[in-house]
Formats: sequence, C-alpha cells, structure tokens
Amino acid sequence: MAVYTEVSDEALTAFLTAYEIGGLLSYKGIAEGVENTNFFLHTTAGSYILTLYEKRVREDDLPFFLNLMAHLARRGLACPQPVRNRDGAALGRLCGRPAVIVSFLDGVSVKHPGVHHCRALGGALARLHAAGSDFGMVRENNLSVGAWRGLFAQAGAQADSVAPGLAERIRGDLAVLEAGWPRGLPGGVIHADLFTDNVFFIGDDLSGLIDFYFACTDAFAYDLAICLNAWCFEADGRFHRDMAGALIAGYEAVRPLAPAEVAALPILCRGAALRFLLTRLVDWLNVPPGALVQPKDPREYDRRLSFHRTARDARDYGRAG
Ligand SMILES: Nc1ncnc2c1ncn2[C@@H]1O[C@H](COP(=O)(O)OP(=O)(O)OP(=O)(O)O)[C@@H](O)[C@H]1O
Ligand SMILES: N[C@@H](CCO)C(=O)O
Repeated sequence: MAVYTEVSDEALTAFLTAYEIGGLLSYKGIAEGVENTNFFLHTTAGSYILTLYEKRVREDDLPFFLNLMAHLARRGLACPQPVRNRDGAALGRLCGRPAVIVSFLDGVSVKHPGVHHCRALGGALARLHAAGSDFGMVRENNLSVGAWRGLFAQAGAQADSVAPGLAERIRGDLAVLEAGWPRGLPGGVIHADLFTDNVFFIGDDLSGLIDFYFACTDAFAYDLAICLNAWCFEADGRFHRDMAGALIAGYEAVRPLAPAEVAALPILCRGAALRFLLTRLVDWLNVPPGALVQPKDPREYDRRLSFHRTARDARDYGRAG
C-alpha cells in the first residue's frame, strides 16, 4: 500500500472545510501505487481521491499536471478532474505535503491485458497526444536519457546484489542509449507512465486514464515505447508480439507514425525499459522506514532489456510492414 503520510480524521475533516464536497463519511488508504499517498474519500456529495504528493513530484510541477488534467477533460478525454476549494485553488496542503482532491473515475484496471485491451490502449494514447496538442504549458522530461546516469550513480554500487552482472549490463545500455538517443521526433504532451494500473476499463471498453504525475513534453513514440514495455511483456520477460502489434495498430489507426518514429522504436523501447529499471532499482534499495509500500521489481525490466538489445526494427515489435 502506498501510504507514506498518515492523515488523521481530525486533520482531514479540517482540510475538507475549505471544499464544497460535503461532509466526510469515510476514507481509506489505497492499496495500489508506489509514488504518492492516495486515499479514497467518501463524502455526502460523492466519491473522490485525495492525493498527497511525495518524493518524485516537485511542487513547482503541480500546476502543469493539474491544468493538463483539466485541459484533457475539456478535450473529451476521460481523466480525473481536480476539485477546486472555495478560494478557487486546486492545490492545498495537508500534513505538511501538497495535496489535491480529484474526481473518482469508474472502472477497473486489468492485471493481465489481452490483444483487445492493447488495441484500445493504443487508440486512447493517440487521442491523448492529439488532445494535448493545444495545451499551453511545457514540462521537460526529467526522467529521460539525461537523468539515467544520475539514477545509476544512486544505485549502481548495489545493483549486482539485485541481479548478478546487472551493473555491467546497465553500463552497456547507458553507453548505447546516450550515443544514439533520437532527437527531433514529433512530440508534445505525453503521459509517460501509462501502465496497466493507470488505465481503467468497464467491461471491454476503455473508460479512462489516471495518474498524470509523470506527464511531460517529449516524443510521442517514447510514450508508445513505455506502453509496449508495460503491457506486452510477462514478468518473466516473455514478449507478446500479437499484443504489441495491436497496440501499435490501435495507435496508428488514430495517428500514423512518421518513418523516423518507426525507425526509432527499438531504441525508444530499450530506453523506456532502462528508465523503469533504474527508478525501480533506486526505490528497491531505498524503501523509506515505516512506509506502507510494495516496491516494484527492477528485475522485470532487466529481462525486457534482453529482448530490446536484440530487436532490429519495428517489425520485431509486431508492426506490420
Ligand atoms: N481518480 C481516480 N479514480 C479512481 N481510482 C483512482 C483514481 N486515482 C487513483 N485511483 C486509485 O488509486 C491507485 C493509485 O493511484 P495512482 O496510480 O495515481 O498512484 P501512484 O502512487 O502515483 O501510482 P503509480 O505507482 O502508478 O505511479 C490507482 O491504481 C487506483 O486504484
Ligand atoms: N509505473 C512505474 C511506477 C510508478 O512510476 C513502475 O511500474 O515502475
């Protein structure tokens, strides 16, 4: 459970007096997620999510995330809406942390996605990219290639205690990725963390996207590469080419990839895998004392990297043609 900050009912009740969302009926810590502290709130006016922002989220970036969610919703994308308090502010402070209440989104995430889910995800990702095209704010991706060596420096010395030979493999990937990272690809607002737990379905239909707290301005195809990693591999490293093909086809049915994006897909997938390997490695080795959190296994991304190192082109990811 990701609850880094405990919130007493007195503190929460006092916090809620600034909002017009009725009286508190119940609240509880949410058993998923690793980044922020989340509570489910049930009030006399309805259901909400309360998030207290932790470690990786910089307070300065919150206006970008909150304005983005509002913008995407205006463009018709189903995503949580920040709730404003009586003074018109979405951002508050609770138990010493920046805190926001957002609307509750119906739906459930799928643990074991299939081809159908991947095709729907591809379409939603492309629509998200289109909906963000007239969003006026910019946020650099502070977890892209320029940050990976710094993350490795935080964890590299203990990497081999997690998997034998891991430090050497990461060094090799870093050298290749830093030398060949593609620049100038079509880009704009990307989600940058669209894992299965951040995509909701009702029945077979994709019902919405959550967790925009890594959203940033970067290459669209990098977002697709993150999804290919997150949705199309088993934990043991087995790759589902049919699911990857469906994800790409679902994306291209809305926004066809440019030739440079197709060519860059293998290196973008390799980079996306290294990004999550490194953040997971740092988190795995540094669980804050007392935090209720289950860190995610970095070795899953070590296994995906074995695939990406041998991939030659987009056809290896199931793209037709
Ligand atoms: N607006 C929402 N509507 C419904 N449920 C939500 C909403 N926001 C969050 N949740 C629930 O809370 C869980 C954790 O939220 P979230 O993914 O934002 O946390 P996180 O710590 O940032 O996680 P991650 O590890 O994915 O970065 C979600 O998996 C979902 O079950
Ligand atoms: N989605 C990330 C955690 C949140 O950033 C992971 O699975 O490593």
